[in-house]
Parts: sequence; C-alpha cells; structure tokens
Amino acid sequence: VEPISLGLALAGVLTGYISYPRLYCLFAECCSQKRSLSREALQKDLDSKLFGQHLAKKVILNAVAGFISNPKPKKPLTLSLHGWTGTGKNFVSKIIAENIYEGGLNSDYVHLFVATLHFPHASNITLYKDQLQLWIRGNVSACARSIFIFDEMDKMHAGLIDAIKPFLDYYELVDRVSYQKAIFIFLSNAGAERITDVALDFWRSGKQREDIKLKDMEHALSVSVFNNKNKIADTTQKQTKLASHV
Ligand SMILES: Nc1ncnc2c1ncn2[C@@H]1O[C@H](COP(=O)(O)OP(=O)(O)OP(=O)(O)O)[C@@H](O)[C@H]1O
Repeated sequence: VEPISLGLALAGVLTGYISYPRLYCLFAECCSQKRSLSREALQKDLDSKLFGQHLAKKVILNAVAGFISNPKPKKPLTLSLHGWTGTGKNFVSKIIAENIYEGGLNSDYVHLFVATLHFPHASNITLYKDQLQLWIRGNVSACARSIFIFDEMDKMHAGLIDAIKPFLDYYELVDRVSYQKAIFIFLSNAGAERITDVALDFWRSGKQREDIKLKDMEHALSVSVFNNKNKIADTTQKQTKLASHV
C-alpha cells in the first residue's frame, strides 16, 4: 500500500469517526447519554446503597426518572435535599449523577459547587454572581442535560442564590439558551433539627420511621424556615422556593 493512499485512508477514517457522533460517543464521554437512565437501575441503586431514607428515595426516584423520560420538560429539575451532616445528601447526588452519566461526579457535565470553597468571601459577591451565571450559561449551552450540585446552601450568600433563580423558571429561553433539561440539586443542613424532631416524635409514639410521610417533613421544614428570621433561614427559604422537590 502506498504511503499516500494509506494516509488518505486513515484521514478518511478519522474524519468519519470524529464527524459521526454515535461512533465518537462509543469511545468518549458525550452529552447525549450513552444509555438512557433506567428507572429500575436507579431504584436498585437507591434500595441497595441508601439506607434509612425512604422519603428521599421515593421523591428522588419519581422526580429524576419522570424528568429524564420527559422529552420536553417545561422547566429544569430542581431538588432540595436537607438533613444533618453525614445523612447521605452528597452520597445520593453521586448516585443520581452516576445513573445519568457513567463518569458520575467526574463527568464533564456534572458540576459541584461548595459554598465555603467556591464562594468564600461575601465581599466578592458581585464577581461570584457574574462568574456563576457565566459558568451555568456556558455549560448548559454546551450540554443541555448538565447537572449542577450546590453543597452547603445554608452557607451560601442569599444574593448568590438569587443569581441562580432566573435559570430555574418556566422560560423556554434565557438569552437564547434553554435550561429546561438541566438538573439543579441543592444540599443543606438547614431544617435538620426539625427533621430529627419529627423522627423522634414518631419513635416516642411507637411508630415506625417508615410511617413518616412526606407531608410531615414538608410541614416541619416550612415551619422551621418561616419561624427563623435570620440570614440562614432566609437562604433556606430561598433554597426551598427554588426547588420543585424538597
Ligand atoms: N443514608 C445513607 N445510606 C448509606 N450510606 C450513607 C448514608 N448517609 C451517609 N452515608 C455514608 O456516609 C458518607 C458521608 O455522607 P454524605 O457525604 O453523603 O453526607 P452529607 O449528608 O452530604 O453530609 P454534609 O452535610 O456534611 O455534606 C457517604 O459517602 C456514605 O458512604
């Protein structure tokens, strides 16, 4: 085989490989999922890995599976997870990410922000706002199904939470970009005391933990948020208002 013909053939194959997305996606991570999310696989993961969180499991399974199977969601999926440290909020976010992208938290399409790490100085709030909005816009432009996880929401400046708000509404386009397929997950310790109180009340009255219904927790969270007129409560109230699933 002549070197020139061989070179041309190789170039042809490479061009075909790069220009044919499905083939390319066999070897590299792609925004369009390699496998669509399986409700059964997510349920299996939640059941086998996440313990003692029957309410979170149910809400997360229905919300995530329902959202991913909807070809035209009207707004992004927004989840707000509350609880004491070490109760599995980051853990369950990882499970969600892994069920959508093989790379999980390491995927190019999954972005984790930690309030105290990424936005430490209240004096830089204007800069953070601009950077965060540009980051979200850039990444959703590149991949509509981007996942953004915000940890320590209770420590996040309320102004920064306001900066996320425009992306979460029922807009078809914001500055020519659609955010309707994106997923936003907010994690915080806020409301944890009330959640424990409810669990303790159930235990004292001889009921099973699994008897706790979502409405019991929703009521407890809203009471704890609205009764506290401090800064943390303000950010928590904003957080729960941002989310369609708490
Ligand atoms: N409900 C749970 N089921 C199974 N494992 C859990 C659960 N909760 C926590 N873990 C284990 O503990 C580890 C720490 O939990 P995780 O980081 O998810 O807590 P967190 O709620 O996000 O805490 P923080 O508020 O401090 O961020 C997890 O990586 C996991 O191994």
